Amino acid sequence: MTEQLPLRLDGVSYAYGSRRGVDRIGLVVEAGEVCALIGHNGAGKSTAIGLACGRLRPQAGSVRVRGRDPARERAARAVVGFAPQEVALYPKLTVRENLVAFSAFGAGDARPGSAGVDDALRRADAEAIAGRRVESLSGGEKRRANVAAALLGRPALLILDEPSAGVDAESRAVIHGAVRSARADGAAVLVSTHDMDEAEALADRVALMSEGRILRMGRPRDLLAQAFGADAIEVTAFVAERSPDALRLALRNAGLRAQEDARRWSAITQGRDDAMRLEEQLSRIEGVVELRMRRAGLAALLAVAARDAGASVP
Ligand SMILES: Nc1ncnc2c1ncn2[C@@H]1O[C@H](COP(=O)(O)OP(=O)(O)OP(=O)(O)O)[C@@H](O)[C@H]1O
Repeated sequence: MTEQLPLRLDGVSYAYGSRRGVDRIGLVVEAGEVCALIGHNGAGKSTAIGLACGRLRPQAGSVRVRGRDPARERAARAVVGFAPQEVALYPKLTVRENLVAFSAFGAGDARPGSAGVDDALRRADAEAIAGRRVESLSGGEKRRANVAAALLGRPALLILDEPSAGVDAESRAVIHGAVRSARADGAAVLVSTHDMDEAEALADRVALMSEGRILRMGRPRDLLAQAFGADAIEVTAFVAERSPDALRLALRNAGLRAQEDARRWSAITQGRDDAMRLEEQLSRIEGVVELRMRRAGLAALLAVAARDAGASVP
């Protein structure tokens, strides 16, 4: 059965000269599931995606799409629908003309003709923009057209690199709908995102990446429960731009750690009572401009996992 797996990566490494892209990663995506690669900028998500769809050739390890090497075998690439991070469409052609051209090139399972094109347009809710030139579209519309191209021929393996980066809520919902319907049809979906809310909303499994490695992999709910317990709440304090040392010390003493640009500090608490107590304590610290409480999610997990692995957390 292994041979029929839509996607399997074993011990795959890829470096750009001396710079690590991915380092000995292993990953399986099964039919009817969405797997999300998550991680900060530079974690290796796009490199993993490039390897999975055969754009990059592994320098070690193996990549198999239904048992075949997508970097060498056209038959493997033919079952892959791929939407790269940058919009890859002809700007002077309409959306429909782009899709017709791609299906003539044999995109997806090579189902040329208008039925396949109409189906892809419908799934990406792009019918209304089908007659417009790509160069005239908004960013969100271009993304939808990009995703429509990947959906051509209903590929068995759909690979989307940051599909909804920078798009409005409506286009994002459409793209998520297209991913879910591909999954319902039995496609395997690999999607990369640095948006943890997107990953939680969409993914059956996530692979959490940092510095070219997969640090954790599993169902979001399981990973979160393992790391933090079932009722964990993240308390976040936002502080003024130039925070005095006394403020930093007070936050550290309260058990918070700096996140991102050091204006955001957060701690994981075990349940609502602990969270409320911490919030009360923080509200008395001068210089804290805003406080937030939310269920501890993948963003918190990524920070913890990267820190445990000794990676530099931004
Ligand atoms: N063409 C390239 N040449 C040199 N280094 C590269 C190239 N592409 C990626 N890298 C490096 O490889 C590492 C992984 O990059 P990659 O683009 O795979 O990460 P990512 O998780 O997709 O990041 P982002 O979210 O910013 O797209 C980074 O250190 C990056 O600088």
